[in-house]
Amino acid sequence: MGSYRFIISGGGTGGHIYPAISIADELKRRHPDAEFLFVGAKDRMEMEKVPQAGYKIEGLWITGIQRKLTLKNVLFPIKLISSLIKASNIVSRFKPHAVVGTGGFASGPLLKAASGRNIPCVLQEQNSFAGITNKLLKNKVAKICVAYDGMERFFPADKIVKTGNPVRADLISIQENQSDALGFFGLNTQKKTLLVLGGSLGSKRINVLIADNLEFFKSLNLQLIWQCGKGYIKTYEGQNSDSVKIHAFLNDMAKAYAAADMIISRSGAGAVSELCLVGKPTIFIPSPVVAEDHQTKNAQALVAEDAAIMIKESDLEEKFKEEFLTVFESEEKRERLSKNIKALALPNATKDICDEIEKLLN
Ligand SMILES: CC(=O)N[C@H]1[C@@H](OP(=O)(O)OP(=O)(O)OC[C@H]2O[C@@H](n3ccc(=O)[nH]c3=O)[C@H](O)[C@@H]2O)O[C@H](CO)[C@@H](O)[C@@H]1O
Repeated sequence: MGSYRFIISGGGTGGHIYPAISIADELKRRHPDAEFLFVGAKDRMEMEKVPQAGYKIEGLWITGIQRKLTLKNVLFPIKLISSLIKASNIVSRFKPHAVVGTGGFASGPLLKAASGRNIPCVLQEQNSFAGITNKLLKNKVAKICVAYDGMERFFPADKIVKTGNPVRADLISIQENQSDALGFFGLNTQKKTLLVLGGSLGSKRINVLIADNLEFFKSLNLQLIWQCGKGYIKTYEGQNSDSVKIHAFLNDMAKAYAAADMIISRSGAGAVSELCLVGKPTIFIPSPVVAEDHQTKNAQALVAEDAAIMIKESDLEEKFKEEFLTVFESEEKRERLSKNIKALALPNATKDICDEIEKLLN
């Protein structure tokens, strides 16, 4: 049999990119001769992260539509037409056997072009609230792999398969030991370590919270790995010290998770899926500005199982220290949270998604 060709399209934020890379890695493991092409949006994170993972990527000139009348909006129809033409050329040239869309604007034109040529397409929706691009594509694709129950609200029921979200292979069973990981970050192996994650782009509010509480953490003899986001590194890099390690972006998440004793994180779908596998005591601070408040729903699903703590941004001022201490000071609580969050992990997601893709090849 000749080798397969796959196009994987998605991006904008890490939340759409990493699932795409995990799926490609598993397809490659199954079909070592297969060819892969990624299609993302020009100027977005995928243009850097996908080549780092060893795959080719082409960028479309596309952005989302804004609610206000802005220059970006005036350009939107032009960008859309240009992207549709480029997507169509890419599909004609590469002739994929199957196409996978993981959400984000670039996957819109690409999957539209592919489905128009009767190439089988699969969508992967990470969140409990479907993204706009995936909703627009729902009738054009063969299968939609989801991570939450109740997705019939958005998609045709007969196309839905509940698989969970892909997690990169090195995060499914982390091999790193804690002392080595602490050494990697230049931290003290005798101290407890707090890992702070602001989501792939970083979080302004979490950064302010951490900066305001550096003395508090110091008083607890805690050291920090603090991922602040590319846009915030200039503001915070001056705070780097022996016990506070600030990073714009963590390229080696396995080491970061291995180093941590406790974690504070946004509750993007990818972060949540990974943290279930990691199984450490976690405090979620959901972003309140995402569609339908879906990060709060992602976190609530875990809180309901006594598997994590959630503090809303609006409560941080009043409750942060107290809530933090209830976890930090109780070994029994930390153990319970770890055990319960681990029980929610779906480690076979990537395999199950690839099984669905393979069914369409035959
Ligand atoms: C602000 C925003 O729109 N957030 C959305 C975005 O989140 P965001 O892009 O933050 O994505 P997720 O939380 O889903 O995943 C983040 C991914 O980036 C990785 N990572 C993160 C930080 C770092 O330093 N290094 C690193 O590798 C994580 O390991 C994870 O794989 O997509 C998610 C999935 O559609 C949504 O649920 C979020 O609401």
